[in-house]
Amino acid sequence: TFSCTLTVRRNEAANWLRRTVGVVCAKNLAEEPSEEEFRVGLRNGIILCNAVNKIQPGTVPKVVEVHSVSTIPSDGSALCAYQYFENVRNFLTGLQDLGLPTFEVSDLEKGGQGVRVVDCVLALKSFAETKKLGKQSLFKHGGIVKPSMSAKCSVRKNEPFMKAMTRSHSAELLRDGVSPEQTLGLDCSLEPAETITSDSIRMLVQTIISDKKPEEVPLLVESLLSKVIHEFERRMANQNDLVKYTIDPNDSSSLSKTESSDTPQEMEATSTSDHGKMDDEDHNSVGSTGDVSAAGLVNGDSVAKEIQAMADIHFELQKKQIQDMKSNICTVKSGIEQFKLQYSEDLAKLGNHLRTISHAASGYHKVLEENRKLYNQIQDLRGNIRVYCRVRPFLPGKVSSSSSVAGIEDRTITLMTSSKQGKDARKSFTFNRVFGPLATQAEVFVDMQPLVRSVLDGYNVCIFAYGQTGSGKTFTMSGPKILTEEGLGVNYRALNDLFDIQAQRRDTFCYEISVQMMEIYNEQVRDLLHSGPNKKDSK
Ligand SMILES: Nc1ncnc2c1ncn2[C@@H]1O[C@H](COP(=O)(O)OP(=O)(O)OP(=O)(O)O)[C@@H](O)[C@H]1O
Repeated sequence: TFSCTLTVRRNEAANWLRRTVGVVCAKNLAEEPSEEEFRVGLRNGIILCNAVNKIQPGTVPKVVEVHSVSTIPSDGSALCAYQYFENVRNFLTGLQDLGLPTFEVSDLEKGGQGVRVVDCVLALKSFAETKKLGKQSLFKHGGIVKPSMSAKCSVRKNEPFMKAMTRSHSAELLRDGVSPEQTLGLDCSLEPAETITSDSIRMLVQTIISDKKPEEVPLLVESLLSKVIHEFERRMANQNDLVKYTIDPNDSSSLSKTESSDTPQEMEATSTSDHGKMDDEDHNSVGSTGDVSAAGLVNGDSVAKEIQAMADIHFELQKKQIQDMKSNICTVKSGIEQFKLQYSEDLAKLGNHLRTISHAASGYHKVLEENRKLYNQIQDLRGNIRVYCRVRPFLPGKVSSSSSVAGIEDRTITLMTSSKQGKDARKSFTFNRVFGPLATQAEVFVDMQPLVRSVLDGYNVCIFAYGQTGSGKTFTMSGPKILTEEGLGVNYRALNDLFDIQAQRRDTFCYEISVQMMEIYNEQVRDLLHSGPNKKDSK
């Protein structure tokens, strides 16, 4: 809505300029120009100067014209830019003389406030229309009147216009040689430019009342004032709407805030009371009444313009921040998208790896199972019950010639009985294996080792030693009294193997190992790991 309003106002300004200066002069200004076209079209000041001269001949004494179209570059800048600057400057000075709002020369440059130029042209248009209507029309121009009034010109809320007017420096001005007419500008008349404004307004008022009878003047002034106030209120309301929209079109809190401070009703109340008081007060100073009303109008517009300018800046800042945030969000979004893409790719790769590994693992388990079966099959084939024979060497001090062992082969041992003769004197026995006196602990264990692995494959295995006292059972199963690495018996070696295999298969299997040590002696079962005083079991 805001930009739409701006466009409508710009088009209105452009059309009026085109009508005023003629199609030939306004050839560089389109009927419905964009902001850029409007700026470029007016940049050399020719259209503006010619327009103001049409309204008020002689306002700009000398306009620098361009005769050759080809000398105008597309961006509106010319070779003699300083001359154009001169045009614009003269135009602005002329406007000041007429008491109309002006703009900065830089507003016609790129990035300038084009809206101020539009306001200025529309004010000139209103001025022209007022002038054209002359005495039949009341003061209508100045919708956006000179905005450069100083803060000291402001009329306090609820303070009657007349009072504000009489709060003047008239005494000082008279003392300084200023005429009483000049003092009618009052507070606002201290600066030269503002004096000019007051003069032009005064002129306008005087033009209106010049042919009126004295008794008609109060009525006319009243009517004039009521029109001015009405116009003032309307414009303030417009400005409020504009500001409200500019600050934040969606922010209801800011809307209500603005409404609460400057509602039309409040303004009406203020102006009505002012009006009433003015009626009660002096009517004889027609010129001053017009001036004060105009001053109030100028002042109100000035404040509204300042608010609008601040709102514009605020709005631009917010717009920039939002744009920055938008671009940041875009960056973060694309980053997240990229991350998601990367993540899904990695996940897919991981899935493939996992499938391969699980496939390999299932294959491994199959192979392992097969291997286990075959292995235990071999153990079965070798015999579920295996009997080994170990011959203890002679103990130190014993005579070796008294040995009853006649011969030892791999699986056979031959014994000789000295009390018997002939064939009965020698007897041979066959075992799974026969170990001679020189067999080491390690050699004895090698034959038993495969059975230990069968235990971990779920088979029950029992290894025990049998023989008469002193034959070497303890030596074979546990080792000598003074234990060394080489002397470790079957028990130690079997347990070591169990723990080694358990460690090898740690990633695949979890084993729980527990040990019991029992002794059966003289029909008595004893728990050898029991640490209590009574090691004997009644069983
Ligand atoms: N193969 C061997 N080599 C060397 N010394 C051995 C061997 N076998 C047994 N001995 C020794 O023979 C002795 C008797 O052995 P051991 O105590 O093992 O017999 P045992 O069968 O356990 O007797 P018991 O039934 O009375 O307990 C021990 O001093 C032991 O060191």
